[in-house]
Amino acid sequence: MFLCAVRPRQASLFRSVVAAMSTGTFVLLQPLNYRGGVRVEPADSCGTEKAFEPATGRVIATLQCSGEKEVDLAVKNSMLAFKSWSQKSGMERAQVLLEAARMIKEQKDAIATMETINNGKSVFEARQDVDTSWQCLEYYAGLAASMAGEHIQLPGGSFGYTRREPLGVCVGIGAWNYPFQIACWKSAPALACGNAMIFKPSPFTPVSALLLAEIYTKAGAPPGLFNVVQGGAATGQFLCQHPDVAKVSFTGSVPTGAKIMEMSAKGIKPVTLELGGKSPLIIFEDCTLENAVKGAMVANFLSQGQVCCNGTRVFVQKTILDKFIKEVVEQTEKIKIGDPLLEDTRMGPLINEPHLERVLGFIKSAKKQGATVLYGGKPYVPTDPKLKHGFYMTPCILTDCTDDMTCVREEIFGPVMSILSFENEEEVLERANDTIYGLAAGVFTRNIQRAHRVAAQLQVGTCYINNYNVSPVELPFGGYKKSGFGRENGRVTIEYYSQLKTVYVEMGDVESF
Ligand SMILES: NC(=O)c1ccc[n+]([C@@H]2O[C@H](COP(=O)([O-])OP(=O)(O)OC[C@H]3O[C@@H](n4cnc5c(N)ncnc54)[C@H](O)[C@@H]3O)[C@@H](O)[C@H]2O)c1
Ligand SMILES: O=CCc1c[nH]cn1
Repeated sequence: MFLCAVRPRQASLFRSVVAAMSTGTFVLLQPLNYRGGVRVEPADSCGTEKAFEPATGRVIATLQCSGEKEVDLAVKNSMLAFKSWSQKSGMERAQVLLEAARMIKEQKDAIATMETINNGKSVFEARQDVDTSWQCLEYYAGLAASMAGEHIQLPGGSFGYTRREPLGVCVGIGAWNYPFQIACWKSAPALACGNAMIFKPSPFTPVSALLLAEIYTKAGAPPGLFNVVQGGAATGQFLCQHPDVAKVSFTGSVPTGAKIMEMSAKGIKPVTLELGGKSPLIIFEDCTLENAVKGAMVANFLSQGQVCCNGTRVFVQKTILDKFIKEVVEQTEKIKIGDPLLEDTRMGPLINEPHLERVLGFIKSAKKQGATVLYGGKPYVPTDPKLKHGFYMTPCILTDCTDDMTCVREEIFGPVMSILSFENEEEVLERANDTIYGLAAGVFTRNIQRAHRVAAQLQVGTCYINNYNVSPVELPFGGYKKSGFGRENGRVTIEYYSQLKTVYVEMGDVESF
């Protein structure tokens, strides 16, 4: 068993060691909090959590959940960093972000390996996540220098101008499905705007945010600009309730999002909520079937189906239903499940055992409610003996689904595709929009007018035409309805991490009473 006890100064060793690691060998012995530019043990704790390697079911770290005192120290430390960072020019901030992006690119394999060990997604996918991570830093570096206000001429030569200013210490709270990428998608725009950030990863995936913290420090960020506190709900609450926290950006479930909003409301803090979904994917008879099938698979089986915007309600026009089903089953059978660190694996384990049980429970209830399990949906034990305690299942295709079934209404967050059929555009739009969620949707058709007409009527934050689950950092991402509000990525996110000051300049005399 390899014990990876790497000190901050040994980053290059870490890189070569982690990149060369195989499943079943990693144990983390270092402190998992990051404050003032170094890894630290928390000053106090409100319990412990275990982090697993989902591929083997092994515990790789036991983390101390940060208590109120540690959260306060992290906030004070970040406030100090904010003082100097917020005074820097956009170009100066950009230089740090660009250097951090360069280092992420350079360490891509090591970061992806770590992500795979802790999250279970295939290393093939994890590398793509790392790409959209450094791209995000580069994108906001590019915007940092061009952030500017307006000059407004007023009567009598007086004038006004606006300044786009940072908010202060922002908190980022992440989900476990894209641990490194979420940390980047939150911190890059926050830092570009001149804020400091304290990031709390999910206790299931505590590891990779530390790599980002070390990279920011090495890239020249002042100590405390990006701190990491570990913990679960209680630690998250201390962060949201801290009076010196200016904003909370949250990625996670709808019920937790509601609690975050409530806590933030008490402190009049702005929030960004990136929440769950039950997104529709509409496949018309005039689509290119091969692309639609590939799209449906990407929309359901990426990251073992643990993707917020997955298109899990697959509406297929009746005339092509049989052809579509035959093809999608054939392609799904070919997905290679197993050790996520192997190059040809495309589906790894789910995040943990309770979650696997929960997903299998949804399939059981779907059967009870009348759905047919056409393929998969069973626990899976890979042949490699070291993987026998991992959290694997076969991807599942459900047919004979109806709109009122639990598998069609609720977010499963696992590899379960529910196929529904429809007759016409008007009908499918009404059914697609009949949900509390509004994160994403997809439409496959070769009719350009229909594609845009449908996109305009879907009540969602992102609509994919003739593809699915593509997330270029230039495009804003976020939800409608209960899937949240605020956006990540794109130019607009600058507005969610800054505030506008108006300055009035009098060029004449003051008129009094
Ligand atoms: N819209 C998006 O961009 C997006 C991206 C990824 C995941 N998600 C959603 O996230 C969910 C899965 O992630 P999860 O299981 O980690 O979600 P979760 O809501 O259980 O936890 C998310 C984070 O919130 C923290 N937390 C839990 N209770 C808290 C509280 N009371 N106060 C403060 N923090 C608290 C957790 O420790 C974790 O860090 C799914 O619903 C998925 O759709 C959304
Ligand atoms: O899981 C939902 C999509 C996503 C990826 N990274 C952040 N959000």
